[in-house]
Amino acid sequence: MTPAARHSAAIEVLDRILAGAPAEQALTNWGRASRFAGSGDRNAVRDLVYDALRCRRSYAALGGAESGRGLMLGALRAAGTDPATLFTGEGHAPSLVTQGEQGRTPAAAETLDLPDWLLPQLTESLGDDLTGIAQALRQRAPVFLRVNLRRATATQAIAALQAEGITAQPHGLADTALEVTDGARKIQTSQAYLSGLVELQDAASQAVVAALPLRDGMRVLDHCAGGGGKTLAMAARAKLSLFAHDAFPARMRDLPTRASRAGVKVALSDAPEALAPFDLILADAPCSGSGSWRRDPQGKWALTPERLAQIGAVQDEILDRLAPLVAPGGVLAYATCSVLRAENEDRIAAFVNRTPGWGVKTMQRFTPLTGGDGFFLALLTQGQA
Ligand SMILES: C[S@@+](CC[C@H](N)C(=O)[O-])C[C@H]1O[C@@H](n2cnc3c(N)ncnc32)[C@H](O)[C@@H]1O
Repeated sequence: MTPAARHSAAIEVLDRILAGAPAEQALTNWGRASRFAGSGDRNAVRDLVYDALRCRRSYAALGGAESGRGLMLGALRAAGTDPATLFTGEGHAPSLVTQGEQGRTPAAAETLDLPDWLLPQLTESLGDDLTGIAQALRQRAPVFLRVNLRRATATQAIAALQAEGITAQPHGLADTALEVTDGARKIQTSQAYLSGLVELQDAASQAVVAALPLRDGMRVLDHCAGGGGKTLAMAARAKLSLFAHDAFPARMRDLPTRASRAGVKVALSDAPEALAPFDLILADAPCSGSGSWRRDPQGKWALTPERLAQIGAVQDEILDRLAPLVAPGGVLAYATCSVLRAENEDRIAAFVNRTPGWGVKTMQRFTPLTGGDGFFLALLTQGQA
């Protein structure tokens, strides 16, 4: 496909997304209907689509419309490329740019590419870092790997990856974190990945797990395990009796396979109450995902005040359910990949206020300014208040 034809394809996919389709589904459907597109074309269309979703407001202003075509025009103008070079109307290229598509310079608030309603909350949560974090959320996320310390050291993993044409270097957020600087698309077919030497995992996610007080012999529950990214990271750091739960168990479908690839044991549980008490419970709670909107830019535009309030209520319920399951002297670790106080410090303050005997041991924030996604971690214990 020519660059112009790739832009036509991105316009088609973006129009479906703007009409309500999930981004991944729209891309998959386009791929199925476009057998002529090779893997390079698919990757290029995906990048165009995700870049446009991250910068939807500013590109819509620059492109003159919040449509697939407007976003692609805006993307080209933002990159300093005259759209007329690709919008030629020839072959599979988009049709010629019209007078009504000249666009305008985005207003200051639009250049942040955040929803207006959320700006006061984000300003309150992030202070002077707001602009830097907003700009980071407009960029593609770096690709990070976690070295499985059970299988290799960071140096060994870097050498194994290099032998397969993947260049990676240590990242300061965690002792297990590698940032991939070249060959990222080869990771999932590499032997290093398939043999469990490395896993794909954001660096701040790894830092969250590194901050948990895990010791050999502990009985540990990962209560919101999802695909099990943090479950496996915990298993690699200590010899644990490890249990994984999720309100939507289908999300843990791949966890047994991933665990066996990593050489660790995890028991899936429908009813964690029956297995209590635990020395440590991790609640990597459902959240707005505001710290990882560069990976899921659709989430940035889908969030509403009502949805944020509902998420807060679920976060409260999870903390209340888990506190009685922690053994005396144990730790309840609450994490989100959000940068909003409403999902982090405010939830913890409310929990401590309504739950006698519980207090905060530590609270930590990670923002995209240190390279990884935005994360929050609070370690809660009894007898700290
Ligand atoms: C942030 S994701 C977890 C990501 C995962 N820990 C990882 O590192 O890959 C939150 C998870 O919480 C689950 N969840 C939502 N509501 C829940 C609830 N009330 N109790 C337990 N899990 C819940 C979701 O299904 C989702 O998989």
